[in-house]
Amino acid sequence: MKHIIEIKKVTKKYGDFTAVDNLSLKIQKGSFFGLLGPNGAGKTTLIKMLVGLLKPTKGTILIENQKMNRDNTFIKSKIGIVPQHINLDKELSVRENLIFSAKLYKIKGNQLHQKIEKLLAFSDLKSIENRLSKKLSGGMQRKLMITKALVNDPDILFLDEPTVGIDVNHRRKIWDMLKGMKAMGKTIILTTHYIEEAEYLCNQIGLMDQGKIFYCNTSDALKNNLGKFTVEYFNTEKITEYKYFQSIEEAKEYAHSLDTHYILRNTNLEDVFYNFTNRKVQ
Ligand SMILES: Nc1ncnc2c1ncn2[C@@H]1O[C@H](COP(=O)(O)OP(=O)(O)OP(=O)(O)O)[C@@H](O)[C@H]1O
Repeated sequence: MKHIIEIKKVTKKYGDFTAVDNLSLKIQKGSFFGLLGPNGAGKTTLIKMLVGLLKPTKGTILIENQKMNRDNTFIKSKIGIVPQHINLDKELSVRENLIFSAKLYKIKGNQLHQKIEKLLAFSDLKSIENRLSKKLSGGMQRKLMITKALVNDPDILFLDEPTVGIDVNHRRKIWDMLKGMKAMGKTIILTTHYIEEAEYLCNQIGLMDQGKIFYCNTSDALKNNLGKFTVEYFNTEKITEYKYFQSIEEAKEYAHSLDTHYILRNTNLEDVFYNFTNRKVQ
């Protein structure tokens, strides 16, 4: 199967407001797909429809060639979800949270024991397995949420801003976990506001605004499309201007023509995002 997810002309309305607008997208098996967009772009709404928590107003979502809907327990058994908000049972320990989730998938006996040990080792949570989850740091809680989403050994993992508010050390540990999952052949769909997170992890990036995905490509292709080189300078109105160029020669020529201080550098994904969100979307 080439495409593990197919979104076909999906619209979601809240009353008269269109949060996701006739959106079509195909995601290949084994991809690490990053969904980027400003606040209110429709990312969470899209993820909620993909995992069957919200019903599209129009259109179809196929996961592993089956139509996704709230009652499709077969597909639900194939996916893992890490929501934006903490979904741990605060009064249970790390181990108990995992056991509770595994039991929901009817994993029992020796299989349950082996599964929990494997997950605790993978996520490096073994040393704190008996700590109540309410006593974990924010970073540890996020790690436990990701681990919890893996109890059913899902083919696809959906993560909605998994590292929000997490310090650099914990964020990098979470990135390692996610890279480990990608290496196992899992398909991962992630929303984030951290551009460097998407750049570091994702092999496909979708830029979303006003309920539509306007660009979808690799990070390199998106940067090349804008222009590989950026000249950044402070204009006479004291506003930073960014100009993008395909060749270093063009960029140098432009920079040398300026009578102000400038920086000439490689274009990064943040430039792509900034340019995307600051232009007027038609
Ligand atoms: N239950 C709801 N009822 C009405 N409007 C909603 C509802 N949920 C979301 N919206 C609106 O739909 C739009 C898209 O919201 P959504 O949460 O999907 O965006 P987002 O891209 O995930 O934003 P953020 O980056 O801030 O999390 C927003 O304008 C939001 O206010």
